[in-house]
Amino acid sequence: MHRWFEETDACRPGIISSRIRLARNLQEFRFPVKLDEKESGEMVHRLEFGLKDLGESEGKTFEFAMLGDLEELDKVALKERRVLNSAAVTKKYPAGLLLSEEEDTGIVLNCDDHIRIQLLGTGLCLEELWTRADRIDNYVNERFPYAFDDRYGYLTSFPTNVGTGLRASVVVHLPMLSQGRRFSSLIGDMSRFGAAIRGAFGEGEENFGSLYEISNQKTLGQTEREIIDTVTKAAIQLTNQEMQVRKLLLQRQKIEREDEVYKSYGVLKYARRLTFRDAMIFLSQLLAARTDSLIQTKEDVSIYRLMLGIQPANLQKISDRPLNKEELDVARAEFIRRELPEIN
Ligand SMILES: Nc1ncnc2c1ncn2[C@@H]1O[C@H](COP(=O)(O)OP(=O)(O)OP(=O)(O)O)[C@@H](O)[C@H]1O
Repeated sequence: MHRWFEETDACRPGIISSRIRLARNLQEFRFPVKLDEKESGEMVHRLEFGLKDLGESEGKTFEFAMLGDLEELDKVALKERRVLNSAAVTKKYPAGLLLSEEEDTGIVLNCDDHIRIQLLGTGLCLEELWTRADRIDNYVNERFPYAFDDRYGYLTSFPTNVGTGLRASVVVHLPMLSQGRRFSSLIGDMSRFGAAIRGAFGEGEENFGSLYEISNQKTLGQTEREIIDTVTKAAIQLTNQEMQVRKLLLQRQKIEREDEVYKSYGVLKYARRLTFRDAMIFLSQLLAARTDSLIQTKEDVSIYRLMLGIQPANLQKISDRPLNKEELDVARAEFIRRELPEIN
């Protein structure tokens, strides 16, 4: 069974993946921060039992786990693969995770909110993810009444999620645009438009790989459709601008770009040690060059999958033992050598 990020989607250049997240809380219980250990356990088990047929209804296989029963390394690896957030990794009281085997559909129980439904997919697919999230939301709500206010909408632990409780986001690849002087003013334009942008692997200079998450700033006073529309338009606008800049540069500096990417490929394919920073920079160059038809691999490969796979906890999962920094660099180079196909 393929996990969602193992699929490649080259339909729209520069758009890597989409995410829909719904925050919901039950009428019957206080918000998670107010629940004691016993109440937390009771709520999570009721949800686990009440949602046990979700897989059948969705035509998917789900597995349930109490977060407290998972190894620390597994939780961090799930965070690196975008399934859990930091709050879920460090949660002390009973909390649960219902996760599909493709890891594209997850429901986190009793972390930031009682229920967080998350759907992930490759490329630009917010509409499709929203349809599925809405269906799952109805399934849950038929069994558990939500905390809902006629005036404000869904009530959530953080005021920033009140209303629709919806966060829609798209990961885009902006290696050229993000280096330009106008990038900060572009971010300002996005914000006026209602979209926020942040590094997908870190902030500012530390965001190696030039992947950015674009998401809605507001959850209140807009319909779900409007939110999805805003984020979709922002993602298309930014990636179109990126492609224009790249096209211009390619006309002037084709040989320089080719030289750069073939060298990067050589390092990725043959290096014996790779830091996270270097690997992300070279993978980013490869991603851009493949989109621009400067290089072709013999088999299709999801470069985003490689980016997720070279993070520390995921590398340690493959090695099946704890690794220090030097060993991680060796394991990273080994992983990329193995997974990166030959070029034509
Ligand atoms: N479009 C996307 N594709 C893949 N991963 C994404 C996308 N958008 C966000 N993510 C990742 O999903 C994870 C959860 O996002 P984030 O940290 O924003 O969650 P959060 O703290 O629960 O907040 P929220 O759910 O309000 O966004 C993060 O690792 C983030 O990088």
